[in-house]
Amino acid sequence: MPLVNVIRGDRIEGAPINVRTPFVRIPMWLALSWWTAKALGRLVLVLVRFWYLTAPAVFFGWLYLRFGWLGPTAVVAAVVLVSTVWAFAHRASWLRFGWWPVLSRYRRMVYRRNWHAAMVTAKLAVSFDSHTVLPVLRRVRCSAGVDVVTVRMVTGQIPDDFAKVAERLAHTFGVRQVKAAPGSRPDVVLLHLFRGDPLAKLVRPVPVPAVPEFTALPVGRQEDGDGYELRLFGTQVLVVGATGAGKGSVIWSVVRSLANGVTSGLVQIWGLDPKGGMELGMGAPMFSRFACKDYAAMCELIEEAATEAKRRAAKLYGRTRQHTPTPDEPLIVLVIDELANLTAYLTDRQLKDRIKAALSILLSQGRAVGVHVLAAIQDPRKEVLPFRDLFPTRIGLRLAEAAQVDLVLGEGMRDRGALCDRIPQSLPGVGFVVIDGDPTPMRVRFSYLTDDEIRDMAHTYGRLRVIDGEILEGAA
Ligand SMILES: Nc1ncnc2c1ncn2[C@@H]1O[C@H](COP(=O)(O)OP(=O)(O)OP(=O)(O)O)[C@@H](O)[C@H]1O
Repeated sequence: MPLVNVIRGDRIEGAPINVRTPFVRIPMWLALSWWTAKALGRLVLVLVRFWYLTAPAVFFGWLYLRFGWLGPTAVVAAVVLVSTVWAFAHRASWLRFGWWPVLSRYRRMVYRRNWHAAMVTAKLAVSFDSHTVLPVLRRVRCSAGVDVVTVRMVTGQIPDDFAKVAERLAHTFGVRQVKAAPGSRPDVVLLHLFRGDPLAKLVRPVPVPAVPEFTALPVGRQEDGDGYELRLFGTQVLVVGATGAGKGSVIWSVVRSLANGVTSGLVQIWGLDPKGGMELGMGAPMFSRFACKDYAAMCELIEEAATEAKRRAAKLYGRTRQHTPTPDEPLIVLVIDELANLTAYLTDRQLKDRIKAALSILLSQGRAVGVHVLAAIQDPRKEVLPFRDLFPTRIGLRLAEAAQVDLVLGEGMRDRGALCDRIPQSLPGVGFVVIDGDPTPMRVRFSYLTDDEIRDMAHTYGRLRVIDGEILEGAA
């Protein structure tokens, strides 16, 4: 048996009612003095502990006694006036140093009140040495729409324990979603409690960047309010979503972010729309090459891209590990809407095998040599898309089943908060992505371009194009 038991966390003592006190006869005056001293001691403790309430109360009490109602009223009016002027004069510093700290302290009290019950019902309270030990609520930091709660875990707990019960915690604390992320120290977990939803409103497209930044294409908004930037360099991108989930908005947001590159010749976008041009046809001039009716033409496009990837790889062999796009050797992006039509539903077996062979070469060799694929698909199963794992970047929009989430985003991502199957139909364009260096998935919404905006973009930035083998020029 160990000499001393050591465990982190708040120990919950047994209820005092269970303690059998010895029966001692004492005089009444002694008992009364003891109770009075104890009550006074407790009062002082409470006054000191809740100084942020008691200090203003004492101050206002003194003002009232000294000046009557005028005293407290004048101070409150002065505080409100200074605060309002500050808020209007410099909102950022008012929020940072005034509003958020006050709100954080208030919310900490609210969370503390429910903490014990929340930890026990979420099974995060640990029973140790016949005592209950709770994770310690350390700090609360509020910002627009999200409260970050710093929690010191009980010995033996890991952030995933909190991630697994995130939904339960969200309901307990009455917030929209809870995400658990590792903190700055191994014994700390950060709980992000999301209140409002910055993604509830439609996201307008940002202005077209003058020169596309291939490592950070602005394509939407993150749920923490920041812009979401997609990395294209060195990767291949797969977008998975049920019908009507907004796969089109991902495609058009990416195309828009590359538009100036199309005009300058630094980027070539090749469009493949096996659904007969319904989705991509509107912006056809954005595509240097475009195929929408003839499957053989689509196959040839993919084979041509694969050949180009192999040629560039051979040329760059031993010289560099990442190709730099130039107008002579531009970045090629193959945009494929509904990839399953080419890899699973195509009846011509020979053509299907040729497409699969070219695609697997393209996906494995293209990303380092500036030949990229942005493909959309509804069904992420291996039978439909055998080379799903060759797409390092995967975006999960609304999905039909919970089981599909981990197929798309990776093992354990649904437990960590990627609830793609719970995205309502009323929020098309919303999805989850895994951002470099962050083990928890990020909820994002892609910007939405109307049909007219797509046509305008094509008119402004589009160039010479080859459509199903025919060479055409001009606007859509
Ligand atoms: N980012 C977005 N913001 C707001 N509304 C959107 C967004 N994306 C799509 N929508 C709306 O949802 C509808 C369906 O979108 P979209 O056609 O892109 O879905 P999809 O996933 O491509 O569906 P399908 O597979 O059936 O083609 C659009 O007509 C549009 O009204």
